[in-house]
Amino acid sequence: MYSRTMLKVRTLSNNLKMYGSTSSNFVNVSVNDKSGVAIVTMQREPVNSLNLELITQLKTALSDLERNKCRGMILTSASKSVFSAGLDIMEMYKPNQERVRNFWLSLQDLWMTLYGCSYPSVAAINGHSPAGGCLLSMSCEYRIMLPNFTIGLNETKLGIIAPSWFVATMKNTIGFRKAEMALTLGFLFTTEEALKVGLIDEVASSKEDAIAKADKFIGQFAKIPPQPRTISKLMLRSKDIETLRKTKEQDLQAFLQVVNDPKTQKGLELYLESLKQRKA
Ligand SMILES: CCCC/C=C\CC(=O)SCCNC(=O)CCNC(=O)[C@H](O)C(C)(C)COP(=O)(O)OP(=O)(O)OC[C@H]1O[C@@H](n2cnc3c(N)ncnc32)[C@H](O)[C@@H]1OP(=O)(O)O
Repeated sequence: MYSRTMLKVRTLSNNLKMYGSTSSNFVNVSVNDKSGVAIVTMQREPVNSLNLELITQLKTALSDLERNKCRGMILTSASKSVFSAGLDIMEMYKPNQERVRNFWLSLQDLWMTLYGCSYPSVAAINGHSPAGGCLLSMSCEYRIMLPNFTIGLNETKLGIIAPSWFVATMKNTIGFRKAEMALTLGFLFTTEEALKVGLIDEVASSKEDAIAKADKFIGQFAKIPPQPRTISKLMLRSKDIETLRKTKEQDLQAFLQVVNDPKTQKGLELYLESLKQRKA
């Protein structure tokens, strides 16, 4: 339906001209002219790890969609096996202090934008989705995942602690008890387990099927007046957004303290090595 041959697909307005094919182009946005639904595709090879640039481009794309009053947004990945590998560990390993500060502030902004967007949002999770990838998925209103992948907040397994707003997002998605178990274990759910626990809403057989299911979910809102919809959504979500907005600086300082701790640095080094050794 979104294919360039079957339907006119246009990039979203002048605001989104930056998503042309440049080498720093990590996000592609295409809009279905008929439905007004946008597909936002992360395309930072190989694993869509969230570095400063990808985070910033995602935030800009989502804000532009808000300004352009899009009817719905589907977040997905250009990769065949990874939705997003979470935060780019290289941003946190031996970091440049100014960049790592911007990195964290941008991540906070992205989460507040996605979690609080007025349009219906769906994650079409077409690959593994650990840590920050799981956060992005959970921040959408609906999640559709392909089989044989994993999703979860695995931070404790890396020896780090998921920030309070990651925790709140998970608690709001699967409830206190299941979130407590998942977070303390750093558990990565398979697609089937994620469905059982309510971390995802549907399983799709392919990316095309996921997009079709996402369109169907968003289509339900065609008959619902947008303002009451958005107000209802924000009544549920704004408390956690406001909490972060008010404590942004504190949250940043806590992050910087952890990242600059030599023990964290050693842990990240070992984790990076283990990722590389998996290939050998
Ligand atoms: C106080 C701090 C709070 C922090 C809060 C959140 C933390 C995070 O989000 S930390 C990131 C946590 N992410 C993970 O644990 C996922 C790690 N990655 C994987 O498990 C696998 O890569 C994955 C299953 C996603 C995909 O597997 P493959 O398709 O087999 O790919 P490879 O493992 O071969 O990876 C390719 C290439 O990418 C590098 N890589 C992977 N993930 C990351 C990452 N998150 N950051 C940076 N780089 C990453 C991996 O090392 C490979 O690199 P090369 O060997 O140089 O090709």
